[in-house]
Amino acid sequence: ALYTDAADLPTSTFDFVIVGAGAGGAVMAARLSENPSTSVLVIEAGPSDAGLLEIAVPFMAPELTGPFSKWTWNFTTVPQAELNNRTLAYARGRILGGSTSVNYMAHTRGSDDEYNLWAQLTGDEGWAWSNLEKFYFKSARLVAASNGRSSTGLVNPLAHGFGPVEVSLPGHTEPIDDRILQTARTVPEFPLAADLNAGRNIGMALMQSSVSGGRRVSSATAYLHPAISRPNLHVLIGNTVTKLVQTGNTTRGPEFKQVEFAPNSTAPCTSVKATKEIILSAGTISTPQILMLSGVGNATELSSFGITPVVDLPDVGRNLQDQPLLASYFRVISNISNATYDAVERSPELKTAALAQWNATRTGLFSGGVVNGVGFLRLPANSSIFQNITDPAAGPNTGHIEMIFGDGYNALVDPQPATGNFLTVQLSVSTPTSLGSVTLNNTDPFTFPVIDPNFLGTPFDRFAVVEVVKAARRFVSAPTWDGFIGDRFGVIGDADTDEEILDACRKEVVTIWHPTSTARMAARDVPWGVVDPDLLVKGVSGLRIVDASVFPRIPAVHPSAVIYIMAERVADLIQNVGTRAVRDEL
Ligand SMILES: Cc1cc2nc3c(=O)[nH]c(=O)nc-3n(C[C@H](O)[C@H](O)[C@H](O)COP(=O)(O)OP(=O)(O)OC[C@H]3O[C@@H](n4cnc5c(N)ncnc54)[C@H](O)[C@@H]3O)c2cc1C
Repeated sequence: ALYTDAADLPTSTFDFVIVGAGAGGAVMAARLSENPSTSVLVIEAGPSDAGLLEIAVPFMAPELTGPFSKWTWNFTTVPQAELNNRTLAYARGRILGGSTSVNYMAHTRGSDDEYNLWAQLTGDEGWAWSNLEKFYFKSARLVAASNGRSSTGLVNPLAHGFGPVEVSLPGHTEPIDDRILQTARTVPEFPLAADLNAGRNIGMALMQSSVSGGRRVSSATAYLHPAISRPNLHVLIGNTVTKLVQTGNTTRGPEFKQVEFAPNSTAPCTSVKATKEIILSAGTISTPQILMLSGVGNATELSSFGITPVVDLPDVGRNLQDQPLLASYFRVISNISNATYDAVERSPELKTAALAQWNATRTGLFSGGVVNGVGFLRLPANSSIFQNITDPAAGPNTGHIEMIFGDGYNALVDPQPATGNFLTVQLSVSTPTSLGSVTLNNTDPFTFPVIDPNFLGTPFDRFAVVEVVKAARRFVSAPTWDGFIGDRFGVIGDADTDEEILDACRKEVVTIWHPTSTARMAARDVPWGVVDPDLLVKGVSGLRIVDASVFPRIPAVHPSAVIYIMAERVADLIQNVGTRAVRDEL
């Protein structure tokens, strides 16, 4: 059942208490409560997503993360040294479904390489793709696009499973779709991918998105709502977890089985207990904040805030990784009416009409996201950067850079011009090597932490961001685009030399919204890392983390599908009492 007031909860003791109902938390809640004799409480700071039109309509995604959004934690970064000291908006979802309720719905599970590297880094073969594929199949399935578009030759049906996250090709056909595919069929540098979700994450494709029947599919719609009527699943919304409390000592270390939370900063805290585990799924920014407020983190730093350290884990809040994103624009000279959606973006009347069509039939422009095409590419092996730097990609089937195509002006930094039609190619470095951090501002759980993604902090990231700008220019200079694309536009468009392009990138880079790794997983027997390969917090009993913070390194894709796979595996481990720590305690 869904609760808004802790006083209405039937008990204060549950088998599992899950903090956060985002990508990781919703999977854990749904899977663990499949056993009717297991009681599960989820505590979510935000409201319910049920019935919210702007959450459900895919095309409205960019409107969900503005500075005054009701559905997000409106975090900001510290001034970014390599971005001319700009401070960036850094929102995360604060609603059932977490960031999957406000994200752009790209569904990319990444190359097999990513997971095989996890297995290598953690010494646990359970993370190798050969052992994970069944959990990918358990998490997601392919459904028809809402416009009935043929998927022949664009996806490999055998690479998809039968899980609750429904994934489809773009439900609205854009004039650029065929041009993207035709370029890929004719220019060897940009090959057409058989299916980016089939293990090799290189090449051009139409975007596979978590959209079904023209509606957003989130971890809330796929996992949480279908389970919420179970008598053993309790979901408390509108309550912020402030602290985890030590409840004892075990051979593994201090035991944390109590959670404190409050509806706001002035209300008194309530406590609940977990008999089996607390599962922290508050996301890459909030998970380390909660750990540190609970005495788990760098002991010296915690002491400087007057927090008594319980476990010294210096990696808490370290190793923050994220992918830089920027928009490169090209003028569209086509005289096809509706060649782009710029007119709709400018016109309240056209938007109302598109929304009315969506309401009536779940079709049209609003039934798809703002981008239709995507490509992941490798930097050439003989790139000068590799003379000094080891290739950061997880393996040969992993792209270094990404291009995402929007059939109109996607305003990331500079607003949409008053007139004109545009193609936006959003560009990203998929394998960034910059490391940032999340640290405490103070000991108030309602104060946002200090967030430093350190964008473009390394020579590799600065090299790759320039290369992806040039790759996009080569892509749209293929003959396929003749008569459609005019000149380059905007801050990136004005730059010619590599130096000018890098300078322009410093002005234009924002986040792609993929922070990871602030509580990274590592092998059991090494002194670094925050969780072990079963995602149990090192040196602590009763506490597991299941969210993007545990990734040993950022996957070179959009991460929500990766979190679903990871959470499915860990839920299976728990259900089958397969984890070493639980076995040890039995
Ligand atoms: C604007 C945007 C666009 C994105 N686009 C894509 C995309 O196209 N494709 C893709 O794969 N990924 C995308 N992502 C990233 C993806 O959505 C996230 O990586 C993923 O949702 C992270 O899952 P998580 O479980 O780590 O955390 P989240 O999904 O963020 O969930 C964390 C939950 O914990 C709750 N919480 C936090 N602190 C507390 C507390 N103290 N007490 C109680 N509850 C708390 C939050 O409110 C939230 O509901 C995007 C993200 C954003 C923000």
